[in-house]
Amino acid sequence: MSAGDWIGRDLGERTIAYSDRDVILYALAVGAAAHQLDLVFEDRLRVLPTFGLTLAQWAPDVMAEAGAFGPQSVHGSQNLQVHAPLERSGELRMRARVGDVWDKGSAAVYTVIIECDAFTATWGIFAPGQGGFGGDRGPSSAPHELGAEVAELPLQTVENQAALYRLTGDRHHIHIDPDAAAQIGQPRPILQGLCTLAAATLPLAAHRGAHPADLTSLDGRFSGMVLPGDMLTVVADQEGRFSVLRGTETAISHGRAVFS
Ligand SMILES: C/C=C/C(=O)SCCNC(=O)CCNC(=O)[C@H](O)C(C)(C)COP(=O)(O)OP(=O)(O)OC[C@H]1O[C@@H](n2cnc3c(N)ncnc32)[C@H](O)[C@@H]1OP(=O)(O)O
Repeated sequence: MSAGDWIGRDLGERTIAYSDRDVILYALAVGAAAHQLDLVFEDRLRVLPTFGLTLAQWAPDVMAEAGAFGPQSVHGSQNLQVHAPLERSGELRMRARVGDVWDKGSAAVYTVIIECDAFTATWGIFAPGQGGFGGDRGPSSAPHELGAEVAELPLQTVENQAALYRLTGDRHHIHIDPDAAAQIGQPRPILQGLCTLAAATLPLAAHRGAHPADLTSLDGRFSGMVLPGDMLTVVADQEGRFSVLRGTETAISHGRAVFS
């Protein structure tokens, strides 16, 4: 089956239940501090909208289990459009489908779209070696030109962050098993792209004078690996565009975060 055969496929529906414990664990895993009581204390809890992405992880996993992606495939990009706040606990009924599959020649880029009342989320999965199936190349977008006035926001990741974040739903072995990390050429287990992206929304919200739970729209392209413990810098402009840097290398490009 070629990558192009996945275009438009229905991935079905799933209802996932969650508790306030899941919401708090998620907030801690993406870097919320103990004093941010409305992210970590059930009596005041507000839900980070990116928590919905952990609930939607089943959809790209369904494709992976069906053998759609090769072992070198990585999470390439993420979009999240928030429609309504998530409840502190409850269940979410989601429907998923494959959108476009772009043919980049040496790679395929799959888009996986998950919809529910609370959000629409679109995964981009970059699959080396699966291009060349005669499909459309798709859009080619250069990284954002940030505006003239930029802020440099420190983002410290911690050594056990990938191990903690995986308990929120992403149990891929490259985030915990040194042998699996070595197979993709990494010196040790890597941080989940969605963990880095969600972590960036905390300093971005602070910079905008917003609450992180008031995120309405998020975009990012995973351009380079992050290792747990890395010191990162979020470079953000006044329009919500941002990049995440790891030293001189870009970890997330094409970033945009909008808060209400
Ligand atoms: C299961 C869970 C896994 C994870 O969570 S892994 C952690 C998060 N992910 C990562 O850390 C990935 C880090 N990024 C990378 O390693 C690389 O970055 C990529 C392998 C994704 C791509 O690098 P390269 O092979 O050098 O691609 P190119 O030559 O820059 O671009 C080839 C074409 O592909 C498009 N493209 C590149 N990156 C992405 C992307 N991330 N999402 C969608 N499209 C992408 C470009 O635009 C271009 O296409 P055009 O020539 O038509 O312009």
